[in-house]
Amino acid sequence: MASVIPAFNSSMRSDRNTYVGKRFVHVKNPYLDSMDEDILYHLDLGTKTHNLPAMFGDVKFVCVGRSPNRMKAFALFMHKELGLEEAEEDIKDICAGTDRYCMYKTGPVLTISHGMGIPSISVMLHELIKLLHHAQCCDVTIIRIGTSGGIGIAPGTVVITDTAVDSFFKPRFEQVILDNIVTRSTELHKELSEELFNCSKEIPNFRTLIGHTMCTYDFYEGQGRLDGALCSFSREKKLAYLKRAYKAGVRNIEMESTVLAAMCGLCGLKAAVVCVTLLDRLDCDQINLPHDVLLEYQQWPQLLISNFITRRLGLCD
Ligand SMILES: O=P(O)(O)O[C@H]1O[C@H](CO)[C@@H](O)[C@H]1O
Ligand SMILES: O=c1cc[nH]c(=O)[nH]1
Repeated sequence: MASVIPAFNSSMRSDRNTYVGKRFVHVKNPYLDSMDEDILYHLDLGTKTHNLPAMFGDVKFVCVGRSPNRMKAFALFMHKELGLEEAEEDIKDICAGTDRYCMYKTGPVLTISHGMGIPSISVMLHELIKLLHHAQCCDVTIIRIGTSGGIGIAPGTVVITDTAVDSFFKPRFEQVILDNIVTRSTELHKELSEELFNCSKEIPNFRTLIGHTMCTYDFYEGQGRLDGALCSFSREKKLAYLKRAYKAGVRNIEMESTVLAAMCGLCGLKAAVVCVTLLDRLDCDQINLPHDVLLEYQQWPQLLISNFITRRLGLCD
């Protein structure tokens, strides 16, 4: 039977926030140092084939999201907002040699797609964190921009996550390692979420709030939907569950935040999750927004993050 390693032990806690001066991205793997070469297979990069410090050493912001198209659009948008001189056509997918993920770099902003769900984002995060470590990056902020299902809030609202929680509304991510379940904390960076919230106030008509985000392993049964291929619970049970989630502070549901919070917290990256809601799950399960509204909603998190980054870089009035 799998043993459960207790959550939040003191060494874990001290790993998360102690640093003096520059905060380097660190890996927690004693084997890495002894490797002659590290091949970041899913990113099509490596320590022998690429000069990672030269390519990525100046990265300060990493923006991640599910879709390659959305992330390319975001990178081009950032390029414009940062007023970079390089021609748009020269912004190329750094991971073009693999079709797993896409990656663009515009000044100090690295933009990467992560696919859908915990397994997909976690593979990307392992290699991204190693990449930032090999490149000797410091003081890096990572932000996931995405979509979600809201609970008890109007569609189109942007939720800035304070804590990512699992399906039991607990701030934890359970990783199966060998035949153990290792539980990791999923607190996100409080000051960062507040800074993002303050930034949002500068954007006209921006509906936003700070709340817990529930991260599930599935879009249908895992999020209590009645419209999947399988459904073994009643409408009443579904609503009771979502109302309990609301009472526990959950304002939206998506599928990547817990592992992002857990891994980044352990490796010295300040992390945030900013997702727009596409529907209110107390009202419905199907996403029936017209395409143009869907596109408009998806732009809200991007707008907030570009505002945040340009402010941080002192490019705003
Ligand atoms: O819009 P994205 O970023 O993909 O986020 C949400 O949407 C997907 C499900 O449709 C999941 O990846 C979930 O996390
Ligand atoms: O309901 C939703 C909408 C977007 N993404 C999710 O994971 N759930």
